[in-house]
Amino acid sequence: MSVLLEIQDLQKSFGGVKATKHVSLDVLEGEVHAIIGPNGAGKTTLISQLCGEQMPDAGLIRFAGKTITRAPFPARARLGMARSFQITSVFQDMTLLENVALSVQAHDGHSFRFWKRADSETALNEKAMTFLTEVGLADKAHVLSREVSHGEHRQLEIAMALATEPKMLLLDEPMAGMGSEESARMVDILKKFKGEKTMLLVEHDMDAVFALADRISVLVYGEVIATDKPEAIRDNEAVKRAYLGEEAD
Ligand SMILES: Nc1ncnc2c1ncn2[C@@H]1O[C@H](COP(=O)(O)OP(=O)(O)OP(=O)(O)O)[C@@H](O)[C@H]1O
Repeated sequence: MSVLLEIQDLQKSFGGVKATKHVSLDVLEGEVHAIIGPNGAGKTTLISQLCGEQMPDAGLIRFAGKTITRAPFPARARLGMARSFQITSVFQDMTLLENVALSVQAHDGHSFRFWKRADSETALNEKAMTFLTEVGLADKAHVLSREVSHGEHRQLEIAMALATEPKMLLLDEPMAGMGSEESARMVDILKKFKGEKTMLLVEHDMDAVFALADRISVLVYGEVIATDKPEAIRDNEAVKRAYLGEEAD
């Protein structure tokens, strides 16, 4: 498998706090790569640098063959990076279908330009519907976004990210705030894209991480202490000590 995202010796400090210390890791095309680590380990800071919200002090980020270390998010999106969850991007007074249709249009609006207006709307809605169906929300297509549950809202955000047909989905705590039933549903949805879509998953819910990940990187105090397959991470002594220690005891 080829490398889709390459992070080399990334560094970011806030005053005296080294939130990202010499982080290097690769995300391979087609894999689900999870990043785990205790509170304050530097997961959010790392994701922010991958999205271009924060600029690294040093190091290199390459995505889809291009150096994007200091590129703004739109440039990264054009190369095929999609981030969930930017909750602000959901219009609450629009239906789920309308929201996904907007993402489809933002991504490939030009391909609808040659159609007559009514036909192009039908084609747009049909395409949007396929993404809603993939995340199990077809029956809620005409419900307003503000009327669906928290879990369904997150499913909608996955559909909106998929509608941009990304090379990589950056999933920033997809299970946050979910009950066990909602989490299980989200795991099932994401499982469907395993092997098809490259995913970088930052998540606290270990059941979800171990159910989904092909490889896991463990971040502790701004450093990757291990990258390996889930079973090897579970057995890794340094990981047990540094992170899973309490659970392993
Ligand atoms: N803007 C900031 N200014 C100062 N310190 C910061 C800032 N952002 C993060 N930090 C510090 O950097 C370190 C890493 O924080 P970060 O939020 O990236 O960790 P995290 O792994 O995402 O934590 P959590 O799991 O709690 O979300 C922490 O010590 C945090 O206090």
